[in-house]
Amino acid sequence: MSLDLQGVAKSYGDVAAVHALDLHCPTGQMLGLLGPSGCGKSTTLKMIAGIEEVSAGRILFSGREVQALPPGARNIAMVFEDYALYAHLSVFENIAFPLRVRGTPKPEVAGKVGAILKLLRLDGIAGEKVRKLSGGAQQRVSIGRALVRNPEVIVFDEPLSHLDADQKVELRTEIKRLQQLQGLTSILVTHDQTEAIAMCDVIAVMNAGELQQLGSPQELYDRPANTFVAQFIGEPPMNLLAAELAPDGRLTGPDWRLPPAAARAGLTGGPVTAGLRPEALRLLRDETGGDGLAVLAGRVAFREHRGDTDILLVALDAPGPDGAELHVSADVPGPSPLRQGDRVRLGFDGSRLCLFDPVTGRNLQADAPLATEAAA
Ligand SMILES: Nc1ncnc2c1ncn2[C@@H]1O[C@H](COP(=O)(O)OP(=O)(O)OP(=O)(O)O)[C@@H](O)[C@H]1O
Repeated sequence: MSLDLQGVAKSYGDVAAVHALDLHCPTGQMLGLLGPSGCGKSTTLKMIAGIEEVSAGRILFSGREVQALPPGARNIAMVFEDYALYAHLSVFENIAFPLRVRGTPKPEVAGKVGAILKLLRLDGIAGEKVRKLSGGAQQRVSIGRALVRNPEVIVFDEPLSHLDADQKVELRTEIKRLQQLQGLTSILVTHDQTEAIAMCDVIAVMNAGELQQLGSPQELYDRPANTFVAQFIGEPPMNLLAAELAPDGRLTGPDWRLPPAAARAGLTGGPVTAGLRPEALRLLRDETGGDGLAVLAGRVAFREHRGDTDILLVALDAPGPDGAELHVSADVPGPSPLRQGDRVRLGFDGSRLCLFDPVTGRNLQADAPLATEAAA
């Protein structure tokens, strides 16, 4: 079943929690609602589930309007961050619960719950009381309880929030496996960009009740619609540098320059914000800097080991427009011998550069090909 939101809005008195929101999730895909606390994710989710009424707009399940229907008539199942299980009941009884409430005949309950237990690999612990289980196992039970109703849409509301790091990774793989295996149209609500990128086919990034961008994880990473998305997706976030764009595509920063490029020609010249992913910066070992590379010089302020790479936080020699010290993050092959205070030179070319309007933050090259397409 496909899901569409058309101009969906919600106000609580004077508070506009969600502004005219347009979303599309194709059948069998997982849509992520991603954004910081208070951006309107939960409100959007509640309107889709029918727990909150919309103030305006339409919600469509496979083209059928549902915004006026009560939750029970929408056939949506929800998985909550706190599992919401009956602790004194067994795994079997928790999963069977929605069927029992509907008065489903016993043999049918046994068959359906049995299949779900097998699917979730819970058949070995069907008789255990859920309070004795780990957080990850409890969340699998609540997923089972959601699936047993054969819902048209399944909603995961911060499902991994209360889990340890290793259980998080395990369950996120498990949810993705089930979602693909069952072809479930799903919505994942999360504030964690790593989670959304790992699990979702399409992500809606929200801020202050407004949709910032709807796209695949790759699109959001390579071609962020604005500086908010650029800095929300990716860790460390994209570096943003003030620069001046000439009409021929030449780009100039405080102490760096890039030659004209076709990709930048045609844009209106003037002040811009240049966005650079940390892995697009290369450590230069000698005095090179020709061959079309721009060079940022500075000192290592902090180094973080990440196994096969090091993240360097570099304080640049050239100050920012207001005279304040500027920092960039660089993701370089590790382990590097560099220490705090060491001088470094970082080079970059224009191939992975994003350009943003310095006032509105909007991407000036929204139609540019993805980095992966350009490389192909
Ligand atoms: N029942 C309510 N009454 C008044 N304001 C509300 C209500 N529910 C949410 N809001 C407001 O609407 C905005 C969006 O809240 P919402 O809970 O949807 O954000 P969120 O992205 O889910 O945040 P979180 O991750 O913290 O739950 C916030 O400003 C919030 O204070």
